[in-house]
Amino acid sequence: MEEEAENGMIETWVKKHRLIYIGATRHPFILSIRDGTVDLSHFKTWLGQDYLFVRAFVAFAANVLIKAYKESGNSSDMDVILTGMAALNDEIAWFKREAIKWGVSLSDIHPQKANLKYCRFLESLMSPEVEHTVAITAFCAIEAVYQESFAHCLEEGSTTPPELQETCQRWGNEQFGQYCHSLREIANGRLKKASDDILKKSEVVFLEILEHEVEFWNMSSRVAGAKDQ
Ligand SMILES: Cc1ncc(CNC=O)c(N)n1
Repeated sequence: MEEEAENGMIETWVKKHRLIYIGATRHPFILSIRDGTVDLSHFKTWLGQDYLFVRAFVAFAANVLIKAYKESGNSSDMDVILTGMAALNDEIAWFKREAIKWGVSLSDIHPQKANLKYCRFLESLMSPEVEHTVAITAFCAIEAVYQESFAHCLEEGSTTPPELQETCQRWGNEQFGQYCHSLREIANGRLKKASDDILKKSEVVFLEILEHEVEFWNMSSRVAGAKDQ
């Protein structure tokens, strides 16, 4: 766990909703990557599903960028979001290479229920009625979950298999950590000035993201093509 002398709203919510936060960032799937016991068929399921998710996430990121442009009047916020979008561009190319490496055919993958639900949730956040503060809180939470999860697989004491280290580096590296930190500062800055109504909405969305992330990890242990409720 990081120790920073910060008391933003995001940190408050992470503490307040600690159990679900741990559920999302220390999921059994992540712990199995960290200790090398991961079932590679689960990893491949995750890879294919995450590729589909990331395509929806790019659209969401673009929407957050537009909201930043229209509402915040702060070009440095836009720069941070644009950095994230540039990383997503690399990421899509990486998914394609990684899929070939693992023999996963991306064109044959159908989104599983949890993935569809998560993507639909992102779409709902793209509505013009959703305030920028709410959207940037969601964006920050989505990125933070991957950053914290995969950074855990690179920490001292982890025994992540070499063939999975590149995946962990992708989201667990220092630079991605810095980017997540910047996103959190943007979110905290806006939340500090937000009305009670927007604060409440942002907290609900923050929790919903964590729930979707847990469901997304859970999906990795489901057999592709199996019916799920
Ligand atoms: C389900 C999920 N959540 C967060 C991320 C990380 N953001 C972009 O890559 C991701 N790839 N997938």
